[in-house]
Amino acid sequence: MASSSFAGAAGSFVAQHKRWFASSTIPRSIPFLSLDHPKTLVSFSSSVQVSSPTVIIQRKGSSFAQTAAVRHLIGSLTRTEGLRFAVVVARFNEIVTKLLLEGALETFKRHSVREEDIDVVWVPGSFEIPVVAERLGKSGKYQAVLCIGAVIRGDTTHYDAVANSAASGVLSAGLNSGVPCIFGVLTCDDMDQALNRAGGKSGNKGAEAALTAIEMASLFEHHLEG
Ligand SMILES: Nc1c(NC[C@H](O)[C@H](O)[C@H](O)CO)[nH]c(=O)[nH]c1=O
Ligand SMILES: CC(=O)[C@@H](O)COP(=O)(O)O
Repeated sequence: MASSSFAGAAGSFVAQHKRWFASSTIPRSIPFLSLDHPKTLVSFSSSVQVSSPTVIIQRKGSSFAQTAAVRHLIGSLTRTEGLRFAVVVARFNEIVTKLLLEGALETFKRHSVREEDIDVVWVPGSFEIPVVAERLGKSGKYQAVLCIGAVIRGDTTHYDAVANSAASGVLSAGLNSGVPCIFGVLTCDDMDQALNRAGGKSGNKGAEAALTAIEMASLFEHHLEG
């Protein structure tokens, strides 16, 4: 049968490369695919020593083991020592933005970010956030820049100009400075929507954005060399 002869072939392949299949033992059977018979899913009948999840692949009568040694880089929410943050906050709709800021600062505190490692910069409106965010990013003093604002639709199309400019501007600030600039700017149709997202029934988007800032700061600081 395909599985026994193939398993024998794969077993001898693994035996020839024993030092490569070093440490752990995979389950007694691993699925692998005979590429010559795509509908044939064969199973390896004996356990082998492999260093990570492995797929045995057969093609044109030969067989080889493909080891999937995947590395996952993930920013930490607990390794915050020494990470410095700038927060750019718009004064426009301050009834909302101050709540977003409070949520962000509380989140930083709960994740052991020291107060002396946080600088808060106030700007008139969300349209002014990007230029300041880019300047702070390029200063080299911060591992992430958190941008907080509340753009609330009025009677004209001005909302679209401000909201779109803030979003594309914060994106550009991050790309141009090489420092994560986090978009914590609400874009809402009315004040109720905004307040619901500043500590109301929809949570606090400032707090959520602070978590993103911490993870991205850690990812860049601990895993992505400049
Ligand atoms: N309407 C909102 C504004 N408008 C002000 C602009 O952000 C900007 O300050 C002005 O156009 C001068 O450049 N800003 C907000 O943050 N939210 C709004 O709802
Ligand atoms: C987002 C805005 O700029 C908006 O609040 C301004 O209101 P309006 O469109 O009524 O002038």
